[in-house]
Amino acid sequence: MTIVQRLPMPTMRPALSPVETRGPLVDRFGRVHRDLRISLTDRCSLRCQYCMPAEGVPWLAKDNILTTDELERVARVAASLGITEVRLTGGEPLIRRDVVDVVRRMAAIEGPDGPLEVSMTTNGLKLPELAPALAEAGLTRVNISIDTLKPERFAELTRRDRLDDVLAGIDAARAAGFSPVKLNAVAMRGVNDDELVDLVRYAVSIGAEMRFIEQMPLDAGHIWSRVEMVRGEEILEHLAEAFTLTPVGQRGAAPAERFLVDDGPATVGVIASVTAPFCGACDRVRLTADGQLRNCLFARTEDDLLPLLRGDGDGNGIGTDDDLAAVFVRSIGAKLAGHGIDDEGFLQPDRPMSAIGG
Ligand SMILES: Nc1nc2c(ncn2[C@@H]2O[C@H](COP(=O)(O)OP(=O)(O)OP(=O)(O)O)[C@@H](O)[C@H]2O)c(=O)[nH]1
Ligand SMILES: C[S@@+](CC[C@H](N)C(=O)[O-])C[C@H]1O[C@@H](n2cnc3c(N)ncnc32)[C@H](O)[C@@H]1O
Ligand code: SF4
Ligand code: SF4
Repeated sequence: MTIVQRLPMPTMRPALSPVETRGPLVDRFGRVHRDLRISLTDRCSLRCQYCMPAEGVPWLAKDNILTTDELERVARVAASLGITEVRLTGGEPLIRRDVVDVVRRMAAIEGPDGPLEVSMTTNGLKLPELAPALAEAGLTRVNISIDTLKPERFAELTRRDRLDDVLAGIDAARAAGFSPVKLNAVAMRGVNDDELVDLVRYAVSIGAEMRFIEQMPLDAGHIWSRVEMVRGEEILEHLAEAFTLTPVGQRGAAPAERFLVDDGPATVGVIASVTAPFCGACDRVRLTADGQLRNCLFARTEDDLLPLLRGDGDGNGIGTDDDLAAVFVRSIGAKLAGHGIDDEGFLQPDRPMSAIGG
């Protein structure tokens, strides 16, 4: 069971503190945290096999989902602690009804280097409807998941017959001016590992960056297998049969190792979270849709912000911004060096990817 660290209930009323600098979020290993990944919902319009089971998903309690005011408050405190970028994810972030308002409010928050940069990872289904409004609200870039270009395969893999809608979403993202547009595919043996080259060709043809992701043990259905997973090395071997790949340096804290495709300018990325973890440069902290702060994708403990945000429901016991900041500092202070997938006794987090925020 996930150990939730509940805080003693503070007794102060909220102090509407102005944005102030509280200093950077540095962990015991010297990693400075600049990226807050916020899950807007655990719900989704697809049921990708590597992420969610077909049925019986234990949804988060609706009453516990953070309101937009609460999200804004937490992001403002995070910005005062050195966070410069907010990534909206889920579940599927675009099924949150007020997603455009969330983007607008996040993009208006002043961070240490100016307004927060707001990006999103999405399955793209609602982009034809929402892309222009999201761009106008301040969203700068999107990563869209597309694991296959074959409609039947897509329907089997995601359990929904919606490939055309994803393709329309990608077109809408480009038309709205998001830049760059990155495409994510989880490489799966016997499912889409014969399509990697085609996916790159499609991405190159539309000026997007294709990225292949190693499957991680975070699925609610527990189908992950170390033996079956397609390793980053294998992905590169497949691609090298069709393209000349030249490493692009300067990876920084990014999960993707990038390569020029032939002579460029197109690039392809490989996110080898399992076989070549990038934890040494990690700059990420996560907020779940129900207000739990997680210092790692694979964390087995969380810090509950809800008591500080809501008090007892009658306005008593709500924490100050300093109280919220103290939880961030404590969470990052307790962060482990890495995810430990290779350690004996590794335990998958109790929350599935869709409820953590991928
Ligand atoms: N292990 C690990 N995987 C991550 C982390 N952040 C994102 N990923 C995975 O990387 C894949 C792509 O995620 P995205 O949401 O597109 O994020 P990103 O690749 O960091 O995005 P960019 O900032 O555009 O490079 C997904 O499978 C994520 O679960 C992380 O901190 N640790
Ligand atoms: C959890 S999803 C949430 C955002 C959105 N619904 C989407 O699919 O892009 C974020 C990313 O995590 C990836 N993902 C989900 N489950 C994964 C797993 N078990 N291993 C690796 N990546 C995974 C998805 O492919 C997607 O690119
Ligand atoms: S990967 Fe994204 S689109 Fe697929 S089920 Fe998970 S949350 Fe939904
Ligand atoms: S697994 Fe944890 S420590 Fe490693 S990069 Fe991801 S969030 Fe950071």
